Amino acid sequence: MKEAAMRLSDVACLRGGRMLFRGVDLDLKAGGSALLAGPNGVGKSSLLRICAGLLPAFAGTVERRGGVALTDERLALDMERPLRKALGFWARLDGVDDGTLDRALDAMALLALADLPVRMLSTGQRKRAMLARAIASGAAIWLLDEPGNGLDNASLKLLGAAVSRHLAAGGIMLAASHQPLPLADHARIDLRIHAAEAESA
Ligand SMILES: Nc1ncnc2c1ncn2[C@@H]1O[C@H](COP(=O)(O)OP(=O)(O)OP(=O)(O)O)[C@@H](O)[C@H]1O
Repeated sequence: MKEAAMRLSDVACLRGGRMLFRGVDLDLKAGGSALLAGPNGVGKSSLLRICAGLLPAFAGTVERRGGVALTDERLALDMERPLRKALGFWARLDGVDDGTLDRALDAMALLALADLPVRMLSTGQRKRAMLARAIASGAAIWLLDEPGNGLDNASLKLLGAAVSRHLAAGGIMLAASHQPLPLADHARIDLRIHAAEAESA
């Protein structure tokens, strides 16, 4: 993970025929983190998807070194399976062992819930499950869309601790968040400054 890097140069985003933002630059090296801010619809999720390689940038370049884990509002877990088994599906794809998965569950205080079907988990517990999936993946670049949504104070602290460990290990994190996150020393991008057009609605 020591060589992780992500660099955005002059990135612009066009969605649904509307230019959302342009001129976004960001340079994150191993251990670097940044928060994306801005009002609803400004394009924070879109920028995260561009960073993940799921959406093409209209202009500019995105360079990444290291694997990517993206967490957003999509749970992408089998609702009928017990949590550990549902996460195990992704763990096998990511080539990580059971011990790594259990450490990720523990980091999000989910071990006691590991045998419950995913559908029985609360909103905050599901959010913690998504974060556990990112932790277990071993990906160097974490892209977190509203990672604090639905989390109580204790869970927010777990999130902060997990991100700190990830950065200390040479990872990178970019998060979109409406709420302050318990993270130190991060860069901040306010997408309003880069907004290309006023919202028509
Ligand atoms: N698949 C799509 N096709 C066309 N337009 C889209 C698509 N997905 C999102 N948009 C539009 O792109 C704009 C930015 O959406 P995005 O989800 O990136 O904003 P956001 O800043 O993350 O908002 P929020 O704070 O509400 O999560 C919105 O106007 C939205 O309607």
